[in-house]
Amino acid sequence: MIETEFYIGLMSGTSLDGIDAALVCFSDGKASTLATHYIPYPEDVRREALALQSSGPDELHRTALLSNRLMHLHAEGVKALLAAAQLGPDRITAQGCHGQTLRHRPESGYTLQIGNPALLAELTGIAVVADFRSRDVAAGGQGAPLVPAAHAALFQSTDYHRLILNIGGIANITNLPLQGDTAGFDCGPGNMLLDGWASRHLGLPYDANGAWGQSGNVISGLLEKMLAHPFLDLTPPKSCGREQFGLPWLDGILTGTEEAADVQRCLLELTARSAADAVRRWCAQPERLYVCGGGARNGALMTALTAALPDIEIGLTDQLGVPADWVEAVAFAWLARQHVSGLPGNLPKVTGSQGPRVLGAYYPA
Ligand SMILES: Nc1ncnc2c1ncn2[C@@H]1O[C@H](COP(=O)(O)OP(=O)(O)OP(=O)(O)O)[C@@H](O)[C@H]1O
Ligand SMILES: CC(=O)N[C@H]1[C@@H]2OC[C@@H](O2)[C@@H](O)[C@@H]1O[C@H](C)C(=O)O
Repeated sequence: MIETEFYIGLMSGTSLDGIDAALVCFSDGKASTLATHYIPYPEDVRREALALQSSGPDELHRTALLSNRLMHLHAEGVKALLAAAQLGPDRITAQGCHGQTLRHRPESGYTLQIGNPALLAELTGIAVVADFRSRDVAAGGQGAPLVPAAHAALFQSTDYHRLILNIGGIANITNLPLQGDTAGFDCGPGNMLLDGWASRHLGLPYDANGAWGQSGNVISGLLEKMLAHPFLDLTPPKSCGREQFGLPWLDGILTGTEEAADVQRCLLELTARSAADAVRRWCAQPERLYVCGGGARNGALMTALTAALPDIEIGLTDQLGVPADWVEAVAFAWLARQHVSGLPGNLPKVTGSQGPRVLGAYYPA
């Protein structure tokens, strides 16, 4: 008999744009996405999540309040999925909730994704698996990236060597060679710096299609300084966040005389070239690269990436059956299923942990 199970994945990433929610059916080991829904963060939530990325007054109380607010937004997403798929909450085995990263400091022994899974279980009537990263960090790993294991389960090919490049706030690569182990690592900035600079100068959450950045000119000295960021030279396993690629780092390398559009152009090049350099250094010779994450919608960034990797065929994960915007949410449904099945969710070679671990904590319905 073919066993069919339904899981939900909820991802709120480092871009601080909102929550991606996906309802996934696992049947005979194969995943198919039944419904998707996006809940954008209201402006005050986004501002508070950004403010709490660094120390400030009364931050414990504010973090707890924000956690609860986030769970109400997540529950809206879950309700929309159930309505779209016409399923009751009792049909869903569990939901995997990533939570909002406020700090990522594996070198200090912790990574912090906030949320209140107990409240989410109450609001939705569905079991929650949350706090996926801490166990990997406790086992000596980076706690990130976690999606390479899901990419391997969803996208591994027996015909040709594939890479998956997720361009979220931070960019990460999964290497799926024909022979040998799946590899993966954070390769540098994704949209985080592009968004931060666009928000400061245009007052917009992002530079749509990269049009503003493309109107600027590359300042070669500045681009060189950007590409000299020490994180880019580290050998994997490695992971990064706003700590490495936030606006304070950018402000530290600017002279203050640059045109804002030229800086944005350099950030576009930095994002594309740092990913391309990582592919060349650490991924042998892949035949095809599939992009996912919000960066896939940035035409100027995709053009810069194509120019930086002329000998690799570049496409979107849509071609592999999962639309670029939903891969991470689907991955967290997969990770929840791994937990419920008592199976590891991490790849020790990717995160650097001492061994495979069952990830996350379970809150019953
Ligand atoms: N039309 C567009 N033009 C340019 N950029 C876009 C467009 N649409 C989305 N983006 C970018 O995608 C981002 C959202 O991407 P995504 O949802 O993958 O981020 P995330 O979930 O925070 O990722 P991660 O967890 O991997 O850091 C936006 O903040 C923006 O930078
Ligand atoms: C600490 C944290 O939230 N890291 C995110 C971030 O966004 C992309 C990259 O940096 C990756 O390491 C990770 O997210 C994805 C979902 C992951 O764990 O694979």
